[in-house]
Parts: sequence; structure tokens; C-alpha cells
Amino acid sequence: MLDRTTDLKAMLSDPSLLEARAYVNGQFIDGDDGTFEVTNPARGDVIAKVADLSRAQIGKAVDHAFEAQKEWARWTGKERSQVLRKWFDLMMENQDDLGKIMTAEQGKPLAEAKGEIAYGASFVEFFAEEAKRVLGEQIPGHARDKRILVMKQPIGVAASITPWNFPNAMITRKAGPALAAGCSFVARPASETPLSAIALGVLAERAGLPAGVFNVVPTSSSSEAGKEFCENPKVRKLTFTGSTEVGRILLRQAADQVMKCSMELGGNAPFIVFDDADIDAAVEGAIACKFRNNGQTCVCANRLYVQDGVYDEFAEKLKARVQQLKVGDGLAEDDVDLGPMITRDAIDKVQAHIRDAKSKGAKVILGSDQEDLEGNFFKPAIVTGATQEMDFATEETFGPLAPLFRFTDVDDVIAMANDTIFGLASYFYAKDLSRVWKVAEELEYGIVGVNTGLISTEVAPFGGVKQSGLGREGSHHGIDEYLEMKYVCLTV
Ligand SMILES: NC(=O)C1=CN([C@@H]2O[C@H](COP(=O)(O)OP(=O)(O)OC[C@H]3O[C@@H](n4cnc5c(N)ncnc54)[C@H](OP(=O)(O)O)[C@@H]3O)[C@@H](O)[C@H]2O)C=CC1
Ligand SMILES: O=C(O)[C@H](O)CS(=O)(=O)O
Repeated sequence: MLDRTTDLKAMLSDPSLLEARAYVNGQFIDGDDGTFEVTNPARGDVIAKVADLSRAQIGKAVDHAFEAQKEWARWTGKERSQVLRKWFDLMMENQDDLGKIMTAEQGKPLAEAKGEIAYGASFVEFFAEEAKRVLGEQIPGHARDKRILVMKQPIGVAASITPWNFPNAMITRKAGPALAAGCSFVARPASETPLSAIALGVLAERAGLPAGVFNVVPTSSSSEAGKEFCENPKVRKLTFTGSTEVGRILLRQAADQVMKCSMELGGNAPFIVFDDADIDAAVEGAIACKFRNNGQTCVCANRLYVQDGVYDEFAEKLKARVQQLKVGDGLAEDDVDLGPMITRDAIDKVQAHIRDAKSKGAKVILGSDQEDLEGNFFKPAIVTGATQEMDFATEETFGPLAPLFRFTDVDDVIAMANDTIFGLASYFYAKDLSRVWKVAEELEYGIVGVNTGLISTEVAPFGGVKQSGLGREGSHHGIDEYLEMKYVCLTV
């Protein structure tokens, strides 16, 4: 670790955004279970001691959310829209400070952290608009004396459990539509990155969100929070982003109450380069797709399939570009491209995938010199000669490792790309129109990027098929996850 301590408050224009208490029912409260430490993954120093809420306190937060939701649902769509718009405005006004808080607790370079603040805020902006457009229907009756109405109503209390890799956007991508629909919200952030979530609570209060409508319940015991959310009858919706493994646990727990769930889970994205691709564009797309957040996103390319005729050119150009990427402390240096990994365990997983690949015949063409690196830093790596028998073909690496697989035939590469339990994001570069249609239709994924490595936007429905999840976030579809449809049959 760098021998630097992080005086985060001194870095902020508004130090009050660095709040370590929980935000419940419009109040900042301490934890009955004391506090837990949040560390800077670049330096290893403790940057905050955050309120550690007990399960009983989380239950109380749900009680407050349950009561507050009744009045919140009576607000007009426009009234909710105006408060959400103010929340968006405050996020953008405080983008620098929110970015610094995120870099300090998660490690992504400051420019990327500020980018996430804008990305996260865009969901609040988008659903502030959607709040005014929750429309019902009138359907012609099935008999002369019958009239049919379809009402869309808020589902009630929504609870979220979110990961450390996008400490802001994974919350706003859920809270935006939930609050717009008239739901109240209880957010349990990852224990590695609670500060960004609490800062959203600080700004929610300033925006005028009524007490109890938006709550942030940090706790070191994730399983206790999950059980409270799944077992408390006042919670009507569970929304989760994280590993498929934990998603399964939550779905099993939520089944007892037949609770509606949204699940954004793990991925294993193929990134396919055909011989008619623009190779330079494909290299840039691979850089953006593979190394965003240091490879720690569920939509990062996990497997790169390159057609025979362009394999060597692509490998050579990708290596040259990756060698330009600078690894460092995102708070201390302006030109850092890759921050630290979130934990030492995350590095161990990447190194295990490299060792496994080498043992099965792969060649490390970049990143073999990882000895005596400080702390959680890891240099980006590329291996060639990757095959379906290697662990990264079936497991999400979740780190800066680019395995290059060679292929000849389009049907073969589609079969290899689909040979996984996951189905979140996929990407390919090609120009031939019939090939583009065929591949886009036959890839079994919820998201297909064509000639692009970046697909994240608030205007599109983000989500996976197979074991990558349930439901969609973003776009006008995203609000449906927080609405119930009521059929009213009128006799006239
Ligand atoms: N789809 C996606 O966007 C993401 C996918 N992943 C995948 O998950 C893998 C592991 O990453 P990780 O962050 O550990 O993801 P996890 O799924 O382990 O954690 C995600 C969130 O779930 C919480 N959690 C963990 N166990 C439980 C439980 N039993 N009940 C309720 N909540 C729980 C965590 O809390 P706590 O922080 O306290 O552990 C965290 O807030 C990654 O390697 C990647 O493959 C990870 C992040 C995002
Ligand atoms: O969890 C993730 O990795 C995010 O969902 C990816 S994105 O939405 O930021 O692209």
C-alpha cells in the first residue's frame, strides 16, 4: 500500500457530504452494532467508521418506509417529478465531491468516479420525467354493461442490496424508478462502499424527499439485511445487483413471501471480432469494455474471440494499447486509467485464472510481471491461446485480464459464446449486414453491443437472460418493476 493516509474531508468542498451515520426516516442515526471500517483500496488506510445497523434497526427503517409510502403515493406524478429533479440537480452540483468520496472508498480513478456520478444521476433525471407518465388503460368491456379499467399503482416498500463496483449508480438505477412510481425505498449498500450511498441520503434530504421515503441502512452483516428484507411482510419488492450465487440465495429467501424480485447478476460477456471488423475500432472497444472499472463490471468482456484472419493483428494492437494504460491511485494522480482492485481476494481470482490458463497451454503476452506490486494494484494482463477448457471460459474473472480465443467459423463462435449459464452482455465487431443480423439474433444475451464496447445508458432496458438475472433496469420499461397492475371491472 502507498504509505499515505486519506484526509477525505479536507478534499471536499462540502465536507458534510462525508456522512458515516445511517439515514433513516429523515434522521442520521448511529448503529446499535457499533461501526465498521471503510478502507481506501489504493492505500489501505481507514477512511471512515460507518454506523453498523442491527437487523432490528433495519426493520424499523422498513416500518418508517411503510408509513411514509402511503402519503408519497398520494403525491401527483408531477410533484414527485419535481423533487426527483432537484435530487438530480444536487447530484450534479456535487459531482466532484461525490466522485472523490467514491474514489476513496472504491478505488476507481476520479474521472471515472465522476463519470459514474453523472451516469447514476441520469437515472434520477430520466425517471423524474417518467413519474408523470405512469398511464393506465380503459379496455372495451366483454359485455354491454361492463367497463374495464387497468390501473398502475406503486408496489409499496422496495428494498435494495447493491454491490461495491458501482456504489452510486446501482442504487439510483433502482431508487429512481421506485420513487417515481410512488414506492418508498430502503437501500443496503455494500459494506466496502457505504459512503457514496449515505451521501445520496444527504442530498435526498436537501432535495425535499419526505422523511422515510428514501433510507440508507449500512450494516456489516449482509445476510441479516437480506433476511430482514425477505422476511418482513412490509417489504413488497427486492431489487439486487451482485453475484448470481447471492442472487440465488435471495431468491430462495424471497420465495417464502412470493416477493417480487429484480435481479441484475453475474455475466460472462463474449467480445467477438470478425475478420471484416474495423480492427482499430475493435481494439478501442475492447479497451473500453474489458478495462472499465478495472474489469470489475458485470458487463465487461470476459472472453475475447478473434477470427483467424485478424487474430495476430488484433493481439498485437491490443497489447500496444493496454501497455499505455496507467495503473495508480486515482486520488493522487490525474492521468490514472486503472485504480486498485477492490480487495486482495479479487486479485487472487485474476491470478488463479492466469495460472489455470497457463497450465492448460495459454501464453501470457502481457502482465506476467506482477511481483512485489503494492497493495491492491494489479497490472492489466493479456493471454493468447485461450480455450473453452480454461476457467475464465465459464467463470467471471471480474478483473483486468483479457483472454484471446481464436475461431474460424461463425456458427462455432456463436456456439462457444452461448456456452455459459450467463446471458447478460455480449459484443461483436463486424460490417457485413447479414452477419450482423445473424449474430445479433443468435447470441443468447439480454444485451448485444454491435461495433461498440459500451452499452450502459439510462434510456435502454439493461438486464440479463438465463442466470444473469430477472427484470430490466433503465428505459421506460424500468418503472414497471415497481408498479402493480390492477384490473377493475365496472358494471354500469
Ligand atoms: N452483476 C453485477 O453487477 C455484479 C456481479 N458481481 C459478481 O459477484 C462476484 C463477487 O462480488 P461481490 O461484491 O462479492 O458480490 P456479492 O454478490 O457477494 O455482493 C453483492 C452484494 O450482496 C451482499 N451480500 C452478500 N451475501 C449476501 C447474503 N447472503 N444476503 C444478502 N446480501 C448479501 C454484499 O454485501 P457485502 O458487501 O457485505 O458482502 C453486497 O452488498 C464478482 O466476482 C462478480 O462475479 C459483483 C458485483 C456486481
Ligand atoms: O454492475 C455492473 O457491473 C453494472 O450494472 C454495469 S453498468 O450498468 O455500469 O454498465
